[in-house]
Amino acid sequence: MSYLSLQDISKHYPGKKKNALQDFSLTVEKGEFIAIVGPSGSGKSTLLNILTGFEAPTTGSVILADRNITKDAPKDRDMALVFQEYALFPHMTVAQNITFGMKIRKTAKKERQEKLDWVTKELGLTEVLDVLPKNLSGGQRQRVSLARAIVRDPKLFLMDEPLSNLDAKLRDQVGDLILATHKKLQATTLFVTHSQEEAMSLADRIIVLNDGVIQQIGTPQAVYEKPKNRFVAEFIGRPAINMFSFTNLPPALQQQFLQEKDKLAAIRSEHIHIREEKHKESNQSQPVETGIVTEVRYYGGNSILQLDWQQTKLFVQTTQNPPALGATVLFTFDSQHLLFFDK
Ligand SMILES: Nc1ncnc2c1ncn2[C@@H]1O[C@H](COP(=O)(O)OP(=O)(O)OP(=O)(O)O)[C@@H](O)[C@H]1O
Repeated sequence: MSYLSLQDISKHYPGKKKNALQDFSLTVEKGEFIAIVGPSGSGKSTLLNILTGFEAPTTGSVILADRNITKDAPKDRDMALVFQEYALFPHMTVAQNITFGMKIRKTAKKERQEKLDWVTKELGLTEVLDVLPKNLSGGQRQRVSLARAIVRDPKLFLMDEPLSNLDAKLRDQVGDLILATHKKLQATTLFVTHSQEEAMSLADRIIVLNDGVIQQIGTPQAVYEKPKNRFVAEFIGRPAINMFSFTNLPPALQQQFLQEKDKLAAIRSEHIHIREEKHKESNQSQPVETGIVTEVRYYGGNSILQLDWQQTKLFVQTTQNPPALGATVLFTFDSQHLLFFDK
């Protein structure tokens, strides 16, 4: 039996037309790192609140480590939460913040000290043990809140956008730290985020939610390469996947994918290849198309071009020298990476 199991959870808030969650079912193995992504209002917080016990599901159940905890009070659930706001006690030092929960639970002094020593060493907090939260940087505060969660040794870690208050560099650092700690402790973690980049880079599996309904559950690679529907295809991946009318495709490709003719065609920017003039000969499987460069973003190792092509905008990734704005470029679609979605 799986470690965490959410069975057919639906949540209706009074006065609302639609359910905030609809038939949500998920099983998680011990030690898995699951990211939950979705736009604002998709039901991510509702899901966390049901897990922590701050909200009761309208229907369905939550099973954790073989126990049905659907009706248990939050304090009896043995879960640790790491928030976007660090929720540290302002009048307590770092050490006091980290050990406070253990004191309340009457953990022996020796064990408290050992855990404090270990976790602060692991998370690079030994220099700031006697410092108050207001004198810490954002990254340090988030590490303290992580340390506090870790010393609880909970059955489940729940993280609610823990990186979103940090600047880009710290986000990477704390993200790495979360991942390293997760691996070391084999902690089962549910991580809620707006950011599909965070989900892609951290999680074993991603759940894509929209309007309270699971759109897809899969590895980062699966949701990126084999999105189940248009929503997932458009939500995952930057730049956004190119999506256009089937009839825009070159005739040879329309012929090849004739059974998809009523759908939208889609392709990711890295599967469109810029061709040099001298290699422009078209052939049946690789028809050469023409586009006008309307935007160039240079990122060092690669560039993202925006092309005007048949009244459609196409994102194209290239590692070659970026062409000038307004230039006409030749390109081919890597047809084995074409995807098709219901409109
Ligand atoms: N306490 C509540 N009472 C009534 N409706 C609620 C309540 N909490 C959430 N909702 C509604 O449930 C739906 C899902 O909201 P939820 O906060 O779970 O989404 P979210 O994905 O966490 O959004 P965000 O990313 O903005 O935090 C929304 O339509 C929201 O308006």
